[in-house]
Amino acid sequence: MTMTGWQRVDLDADADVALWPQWLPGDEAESTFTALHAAIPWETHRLRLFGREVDAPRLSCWIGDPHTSYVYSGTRFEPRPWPPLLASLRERLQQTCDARFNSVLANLYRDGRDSMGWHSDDEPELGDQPVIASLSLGAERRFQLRRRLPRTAKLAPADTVNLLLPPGSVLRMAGATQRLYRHDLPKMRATVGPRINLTFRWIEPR
Ligand SMILES: O=C(O)CCC(=O)C(=O)O
Ligand SMILES: [Fe+2]
Repeated sequence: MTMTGWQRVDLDADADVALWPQWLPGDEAESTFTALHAAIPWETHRLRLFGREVDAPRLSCWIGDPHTSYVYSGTRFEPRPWPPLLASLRERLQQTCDARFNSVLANLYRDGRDSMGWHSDDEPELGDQPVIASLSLGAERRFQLRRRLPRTAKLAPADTVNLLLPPGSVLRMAGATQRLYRHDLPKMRATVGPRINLTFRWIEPR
């Protein structure tokens, strides 16, 4: 048996979430952060919120193979080409996660005021039971998963799970995770440095 570092996150039976806390050793996580911070052409994406257009509270970049355009918050993003370092991380993550990836959403959270709101990665082009590999670099941030319940239902404290995502960690979400749960990356009041997160995905090519 091959040794792995996966730790299963205790959720509803049909959800499938596992964390590999030190997938990259500390020095490699650091050098990868520095290299990708410089190599990725970071942009401010615009979001549609209650009929208004606002700047997303983070910098982003959609990267992928040709024909992996991605519709997000009413805007279609055409993929940027893979920086070589990111292409080699994709190869390694495909092995680690036993899945194929043709695209990645890169996010840069500049400080604790940057965040990502509650959502599921359930766009139709991701398919029914997507495997998503989320690599974190830079500052450690808190990530939350919460069950999707009907609006009228009351959330119990046990319906929310908090995970700390350290630099070099990989979070793998699969199975019915996106159908059953939402996730977010909340703002932090404490002073916190920049963080890069990379969510590798498979998009059905158009
Ligand atoms: O920054 C994170 O850890 C989460 C990012 C995320 O949920 C996404 O890109 O869809
Ligand atoms: Fe997400």
